[in-house]
Amino acid sequence: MAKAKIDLDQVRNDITALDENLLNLLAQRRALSLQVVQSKVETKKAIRDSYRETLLLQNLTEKGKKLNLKADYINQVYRQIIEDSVELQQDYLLQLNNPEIKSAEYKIAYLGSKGSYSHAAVEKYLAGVNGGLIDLGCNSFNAIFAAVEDKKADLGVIPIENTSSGSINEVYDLLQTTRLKIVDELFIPVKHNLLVACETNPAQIKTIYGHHQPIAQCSDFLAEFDDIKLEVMDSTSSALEVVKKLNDPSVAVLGSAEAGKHYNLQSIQADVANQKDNQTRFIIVARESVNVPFQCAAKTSLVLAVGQRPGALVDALMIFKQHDINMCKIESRPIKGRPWEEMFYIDVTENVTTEPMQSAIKALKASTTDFTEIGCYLDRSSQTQK
Ligand SMILES: O=C(O)C(=O)C[C@]1(C(=O)O)C=C[C@@H](O)C=C1
Repeated sequence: MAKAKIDLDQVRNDITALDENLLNLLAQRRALSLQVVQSKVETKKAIRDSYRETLLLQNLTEKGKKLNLKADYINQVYRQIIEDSVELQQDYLLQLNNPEIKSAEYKIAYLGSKGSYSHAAVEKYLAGVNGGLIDLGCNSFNAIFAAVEDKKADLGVIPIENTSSGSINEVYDLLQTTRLKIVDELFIPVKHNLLVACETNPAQIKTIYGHHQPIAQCSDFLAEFDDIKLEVMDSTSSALEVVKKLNDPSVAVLGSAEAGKHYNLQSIQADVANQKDNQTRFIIVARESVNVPFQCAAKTSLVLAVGQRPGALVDALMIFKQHDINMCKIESRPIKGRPWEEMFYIDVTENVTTEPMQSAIKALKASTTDFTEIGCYLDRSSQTQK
């Protein structure tokens, strides 16, 4: 074979060196973001500055074009970099406003164990607060709320809604009666794979294990099997554990590629969820609420009931319109012991401490039969990732 003119090993060494330079530059940019937030503490400026972002992106895409870099590519890369900068600044301010949130060890209650999607959410939360984990894996949502209420855990990490399977009713029902507060939210991209313990192929699979959420999120893929038995487990990690132990070529489990690595399971089919952009929103609950800095984008969650008077719900919702408050989510659930009455869960993109929000809360309390504010926390919806 003729010797290639270009030495591949040499080019790869050059790429490795260049990528390391890029890493150093990214770290330097983060250090500058920390200077920005320190200045914003003094000047009381908002973290997000859309005008500055537009100018930055315009300048970069124009300069990029001259270097033959596609505008789409530059936009995507820099959007990600700016979101990271916003997240870093928000977390800095949140810790400054809430000295009890520190780089400590947290006892965290969550569903399942290592390998579950909830565990991935726990790791993401801890990365933001620079904290360590005292692991309190639970086998039900009820047990997570109880662990935090009974002071066995500092925090609970709970999935609440998913882009394919929708709201998790059980969690909304627990929010109806809890004394806990929502103190944060986070978004986890969920990529389900069909995992197996030994040499096999999809045609041989007769039983698939999984938590009922992944089973719902992969219903289209599962419907393609002619005669399949679905085994519903308490959590993805317990499903993974059983399938590993069975070591049977006719058995598979729905889980992430990372979970597969953790349990030494092989993926025989990747990305099997109905929606390719499958994401789960998690809430973090604690006994005490947090103070969300006014410079950050915030969400407030409310639980209310309006009784059965005609137009009662419309009246309550009009209060948000009158106060120019944006509602980003509404969900209703039956009230236990009050047949045909509904409890409404409402998220608004407003800090609970603002004047319009306080005035709206006063009006809502006067026009509802039940009203609870269940938490004000950083709005992280712009930080969703694919
Ligand atoms: O320049 C600022 O004000 C910043 O906060 C920095 C930065 C960035 O990372 O470039 C981040 C968020 C703002 O929306 C605009 C720009």
